[in-house]
Amino acid sequence: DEREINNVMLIKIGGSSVTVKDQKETFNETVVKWFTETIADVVSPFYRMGDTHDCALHEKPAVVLVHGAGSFGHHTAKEFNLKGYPHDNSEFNSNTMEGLAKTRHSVQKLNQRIVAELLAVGVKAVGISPCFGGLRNLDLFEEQQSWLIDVLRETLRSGLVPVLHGDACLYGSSAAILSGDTLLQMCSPLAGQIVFLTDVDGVFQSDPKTNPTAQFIPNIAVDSQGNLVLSHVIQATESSHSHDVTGGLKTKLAAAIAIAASGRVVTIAKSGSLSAENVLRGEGGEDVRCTRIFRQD
Ligand SMILES: Nc1ncnc2c1ncn2[C@@H]1O[C@H](COP(=O)(O)OP(=O)(O)OP(=O)(O)O)[C@@H](O)[C@H]1O
Ligand SMILES: C=C(C)CCOP(=O)(O)O
Repeated sequence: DEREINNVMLIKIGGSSVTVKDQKETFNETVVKWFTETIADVVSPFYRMGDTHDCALHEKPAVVLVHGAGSFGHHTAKEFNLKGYPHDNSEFNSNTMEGLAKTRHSVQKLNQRIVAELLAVGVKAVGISPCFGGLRNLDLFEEQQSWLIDVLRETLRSGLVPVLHGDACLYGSSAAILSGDTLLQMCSPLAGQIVFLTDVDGVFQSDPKTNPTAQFIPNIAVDSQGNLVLSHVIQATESSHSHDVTGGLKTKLAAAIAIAASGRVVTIAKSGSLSAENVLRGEGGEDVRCTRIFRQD
């Protein structure tokens, strides 16, 4: 296909960054602005309003964006006892689908806002909810991965930036929460570069919020099976945020390692930082503070 898009950067911004996590449905205005302006700066002009060039003429990448839920979604998911995929197929009761509908409504408010801000800075963004927008049921995860990727490819070929989010999904005859981190893993075959933006600099030996002297880990090498090449001691707690139903750094690290094992380099950096801007611009260098997870055969 002559419209094939080759240079794709897949970026997830955490709900801990774009929202105030312990205040229900509260945006972090500063980070939302930083994120959308940075994306406008790094993305290929093919995705900006008014550009008529072919994407292939630009050196800058196409981007696929994913955001977490933060205080939009997790509070409601917890209220209705929806659990994170794939650990637990939540117990079905008469309120489960009400929980799915209300959690979806909450996270879509955040999605709407991020899309609105991207449009305001000239990026042709479209919101896509993964469940029912490619994925039918998490039980069919493997087969449906290619459908979702097809939807994203078609969006990119058309000059549109897809903005997906962690979501409340059907799971068998019940419902579960698909983390944005797991969703990123699902979309990763599309991309050459994968970036997680979160509220800490990267991976530490233990949670830097509870242990301020925790040592930073800039490089994590994995083999093709996803085993760590060096035996780093990493204590990744489930989540430092009490409302989070999908597991904090643990889920993110598992997704990052699985992606790296497939041969792609994954970077974790802090939202709002100069280091994150350099990572998104593809500018490396010694002074960039981030964690890179990569395969070493
Ligand atoms: N070993 C560790 N290294 C770094 N952070 C850790 C570690 N263990 C736990 N954490 C916690 O993980 C958090 C990041 O995970 P979290 O899931 O909250 O972020 P997010 O992906 O940005 O947000 P969301 O899940 O809402 O989308 C950090 O705020 C940090 O407190
Ligand atoms: C709670 C919902 C709707 C999605 C969770 O996604 P995450 O914040 O990336 O873990």
